[in-house]
Amino acid sequence: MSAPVLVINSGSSSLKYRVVDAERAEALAVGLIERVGDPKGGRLTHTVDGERHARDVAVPDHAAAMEAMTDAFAAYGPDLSTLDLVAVGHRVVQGGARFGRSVAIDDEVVATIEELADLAPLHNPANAAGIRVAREQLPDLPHVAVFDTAFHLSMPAAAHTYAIDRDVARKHRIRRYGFHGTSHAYISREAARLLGQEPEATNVIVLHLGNGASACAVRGGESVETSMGLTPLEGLVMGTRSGDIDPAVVLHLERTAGMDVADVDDLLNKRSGVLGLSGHQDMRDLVAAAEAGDADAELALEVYCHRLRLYLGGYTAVLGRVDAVVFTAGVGENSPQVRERALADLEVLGIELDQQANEERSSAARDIATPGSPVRVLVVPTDEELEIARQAIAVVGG
Ligand SMILES: Nc1ncnc2c1ncn2[C@@H]1O[C@H](COP(=O)(O)OP(=O)(O)O)[C@@H](O)[C@H]1O
Ligand SMILES: CC(=O)OP(=O)(O)O
Ligand SMILES: [Mg+2]
Repeated sequence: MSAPVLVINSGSSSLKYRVVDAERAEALAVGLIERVGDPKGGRLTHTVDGERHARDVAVPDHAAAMEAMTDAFAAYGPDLSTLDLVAVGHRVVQGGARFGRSVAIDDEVVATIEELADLAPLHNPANAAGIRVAREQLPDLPHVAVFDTAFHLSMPAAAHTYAIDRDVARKHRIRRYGFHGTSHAYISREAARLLGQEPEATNVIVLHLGNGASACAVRGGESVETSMGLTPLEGLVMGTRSGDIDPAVVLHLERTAGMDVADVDDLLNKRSGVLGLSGHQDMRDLVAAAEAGDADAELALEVYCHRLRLYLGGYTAVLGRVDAVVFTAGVGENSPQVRERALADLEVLGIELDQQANEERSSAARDIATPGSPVRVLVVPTDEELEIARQAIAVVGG
């Protein structure tokens, strides 16, 4: 049986889309529209049947981007009208404490997603805009919202509570929400499968290392701790985001450096992380520069991996028993150098990396620990779109 779902990930400056056959775990078409909102115009790429089509497109807003997507399907296929789509699945980054699971979208859900925008100003407005336009353009299909935050609502209060005045926190809904939950949920299940264990009996630490990066401690299939917080800025060092810093840095910059809120926001979200430290955002460039002797790149890589080790130690303490450390997303899946530096000399935690297995290039899910390592080390490719498609089907009862 085939059950195609159109999956939409509407970001602040991009629209990613994919038609996924959830039954066959297969992508029928993959598209990306970049530079949405740029007056100079954007760029569309659309891949179908192994062939990649690219063209410049005028995309002043998300409505135009959705139209460009519809045009691309008409021009390059597959024909959406003959696909018998069963649903449209939308990635929504911030679901707050309200959405603990994926939901069918109605006007009230859209309004709530918009209300939550102050808790994810970089993400939710774009997610909501994408949903509004998609519902107008595809009114006959059920639309489903799949939230990055939902998987983490299982975190105990000790993990999701910040130690600030409780009334202020309550009034302003300040707590750890956590993100990348779709990936952490999918990966922790896949990891259990690879280990030959039931998810309910499996404890893993998932390291989702993409451009945005987060760690998650999963006990028996539930998130019990994660590194992103109120927003996707906290935690690990990322491509352009600082991750953890002393919150007083913000006050210091505003008091003494003449920076206002927008300046600090821009600094910490867009000009920090490995980019801010070295000038390189992409891990491939950073590793190449470090290996060529660039001292700034070397330090950036060390800071990045040091932070990973801190989280591995902390999450081992949280979980007590760890069955596996799982690397995923662009960096986690593809960078043996990061995996090696992050796991060096961690025998004390029961983690022993097999150097040769670590260096082998493969796109398959695999175990790269030594045969005797008490904690397994896994590399598992993430597939947020497939998981969104599955969730959408579960919600519409397909
Ligand atoms: N072969 C590779 N080696 C090292 N890093 C890689 C490789 N391929 C991709 N990456 C890293 O993965 C990152 C993107 O990861 P991805 O999961 O696609 O991120 P996002 O979804 O957040 O945009 C890139 O910034 C790049 O640093
Ligand atoms: C929530 C988040 O950080 O998402 P991304 O990794 O797609 O930037
Ligand atoms: Mg991502």
